[in-house]
Amino acid sequence: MSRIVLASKSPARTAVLKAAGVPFETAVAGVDEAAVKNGLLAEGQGPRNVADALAELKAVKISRNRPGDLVIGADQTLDLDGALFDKVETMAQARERLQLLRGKTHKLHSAVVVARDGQAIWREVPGAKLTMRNYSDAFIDDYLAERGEDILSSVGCYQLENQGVQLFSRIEGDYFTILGLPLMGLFDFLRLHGALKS
Ligand SMILES: Nc1nc2c(ncn2[C@H]2C[C@H](O)[C@@H](COP(=O)(O)OP(=O)(O)OP(=O)(O)O)O2)c(=O)[nH]1
Repeated sequence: MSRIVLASKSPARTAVLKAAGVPFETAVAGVDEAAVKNGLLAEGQGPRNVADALAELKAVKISRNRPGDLVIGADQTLDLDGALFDKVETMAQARERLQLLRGKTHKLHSAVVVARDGQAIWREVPGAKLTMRNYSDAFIDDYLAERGEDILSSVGCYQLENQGVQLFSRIEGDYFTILGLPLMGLFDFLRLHGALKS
């Protein structure tokens, strides 16, 4: 059975794959994502294609050193009216991000790519549309105080799997797409290649 490698430092992706009972190892690709992202944006690429390219980059890079293994790379971009928003670095910025997204609909593009021996052999880039309530500043402050710095690991400064779900008035899309690792198509592919039991 081919070995599965997750090319990610994301706590959410690791947790999702582990909870799904998938046997895997993790490896961090150490790609300069900011440089690649800025280059792609300068070429006029949109948030979806940026996520796709970064996911492939991470998967292909790790796969070169893991002969025969199926390496999963993933990347998620937040798209508000076509503009790409990156993760924030401070809690103050997280507060501003949640204020910016308030009352609006944004998209998450979650790319997942599988590579083997330096080649991308499968990919999927599903999206999700998330509409946020007109929640109060007090709600934001309570949520951020409750979640702490963990929230900075999420591109939208929210975590759907906890009280973050209270931020939304409507969610269109797959739960795992929102968490950053779409599973259904990925698992079909892994089963096809004998890496998961059928
Ligand atoms: N726990 C949680 N995390 C979320 C949620 N929505 C998005 N995320 C996380 C998943 C990813 O870790 C992060 C998206 O950022 P990236 O795609 O750049 O991944 P990241 O840099 O974290 O890790 P990687 O590039 O895979 O090494 O946002 C959510 O609802 N809950």
